[in-house]
Amino acid sequence: MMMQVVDYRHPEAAQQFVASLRETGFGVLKNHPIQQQLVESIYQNWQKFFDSEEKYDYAFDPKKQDGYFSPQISETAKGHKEKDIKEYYHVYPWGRIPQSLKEEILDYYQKASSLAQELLDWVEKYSPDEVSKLYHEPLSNMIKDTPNTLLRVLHYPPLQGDEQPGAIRAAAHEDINLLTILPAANEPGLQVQLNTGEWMDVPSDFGNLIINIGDMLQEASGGYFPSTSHRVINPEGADMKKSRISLPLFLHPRSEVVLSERHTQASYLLERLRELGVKD
Ligand SMILES: O=C(O)CCC(=O)C(=O)O
Ligand SMILES: [Fe+2]
Repeated sequence: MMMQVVDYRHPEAAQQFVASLRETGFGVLKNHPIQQQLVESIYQNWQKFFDSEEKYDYAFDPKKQDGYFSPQISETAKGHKEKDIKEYYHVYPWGRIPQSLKEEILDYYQKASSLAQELLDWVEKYSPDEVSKLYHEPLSNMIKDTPNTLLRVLHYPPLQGDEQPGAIRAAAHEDINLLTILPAANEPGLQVQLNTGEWMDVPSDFGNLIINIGDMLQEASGGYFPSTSHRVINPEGADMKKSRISLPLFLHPRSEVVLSERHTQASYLLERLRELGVKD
């Protein structure tokens, strides 16, 4: 099976994109409005930041969850023992951001968030009636003026050869949020699990935009849209010496948004962060 790359400018883009989300939990767009030049510049500037000591001045705040997460405290995926081989920075418009990186990263945050609103409208439009009636409010409305959407700048350092056996860049996991928007990273490695259990490479040509369903949209759609497992595998050979940078935007509804009979955004997030071991 191949994952279809949908042309954002195609007249049937919305329908094709939502069909892909339903089938695999992932949709991949080309010819989308996010400028590649902006993404590349962010990758370069944040690589320098991760290579510097400055990052230690921004150690993450356990209450607010903004700032720098070192490899020692970064996540252990649900059901896994080894920590992922990664460090990352959590960007929120209200949070701490190094001054020299601020304008550019917030520009990206705004642009990706507004594209996300459109993509949520696509999802809403092509949800069957019995699914749409489960949505407590229009999907794109759930993220309107939200302070919770998280932009994570991820750095997977070159492998040293002394990693814990079994540790990989990002162990298999599902995202917690509504929808994730991810420009193709500067190195390969992202894979999605099919319902047969097989792992498939996500088409990650530089310039593609990858979108996946998170648990909150799975919850809000009564399971119609699947939050599929994905992972980032380790590079081999000469690529082991290369860093990988990626930039997922995790769209989160406002805290009071009702996702289902069981959960609001806030109650769902708390449950999941505890499982990840990054919240008491
Ligand atoms: O780095 C990537 O390509 C994906 C990262 C990811 O899945 C995550 O941080 O949730
Ligand atoms: Fe993820």
